[in-house]
Amino acid sequence: MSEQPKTFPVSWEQLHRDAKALSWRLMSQGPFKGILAVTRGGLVPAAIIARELDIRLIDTVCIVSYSSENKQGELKVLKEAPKESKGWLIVDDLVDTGKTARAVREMMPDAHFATLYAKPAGKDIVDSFITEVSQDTWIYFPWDLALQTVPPLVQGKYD
Ligand SMILES: O=P(O)(O)OC[C@H]1O[C@H](OP(=O)(O)OP(=O)(O)O)[C@H](O)[C@@H]1O
Ligand code: HPA
Ligand SMILES: [Mg+2]
Repeated sequence: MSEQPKTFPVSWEQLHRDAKALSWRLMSQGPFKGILAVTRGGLVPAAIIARELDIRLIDTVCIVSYSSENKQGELKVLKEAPKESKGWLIVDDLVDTGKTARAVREMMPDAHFATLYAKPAGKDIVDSFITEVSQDTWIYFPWDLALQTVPPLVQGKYD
């Protein structure tokens, strides 16, 4: 995960649009008893989907997988998922290698697993997603981004 030549920056508008598109898709899979958000990335998509599907029962499974340098380490489960999984919807922002999703699936075998984005190595582990990106693409979420200036494509012609 250290070398990611391609990037896929996602704006707040795009994320909202994709979470709504996922909600449309999930309507035919429900109704769901509740949403299990995989922290922290699943929290924002879970809030949008909960609003669209009118779901008020929301729980979390708290997992740390990647360091601040975008390197994957041992999975640390800080809080387990609830025991019941039938009729529940699991929401995460993305599935990459599938390590996180596999661990959550083991805790919630009968739940429907949905993510906004998926990479090839993990996409078969989830039931629903909206956009696939290549394995060598790093997705940047809006909560990790800030507006900043960028140089023009051509610079220095009139200097
Ligand atoms: O398919 P994988 O290779 O396991 O990667 C996907 C997971 O990695 C990220 O979470 P991360 O552990 O970075 O924590 P965060 O959600 O708190 O940012 C992302 O939100 C997914 O949960
Ligand atoms: O592409 C990614 N973007 C952000 N977080 C991630 N965690 C695993 N893969 C990714
Ligand atoms: Mg996460």
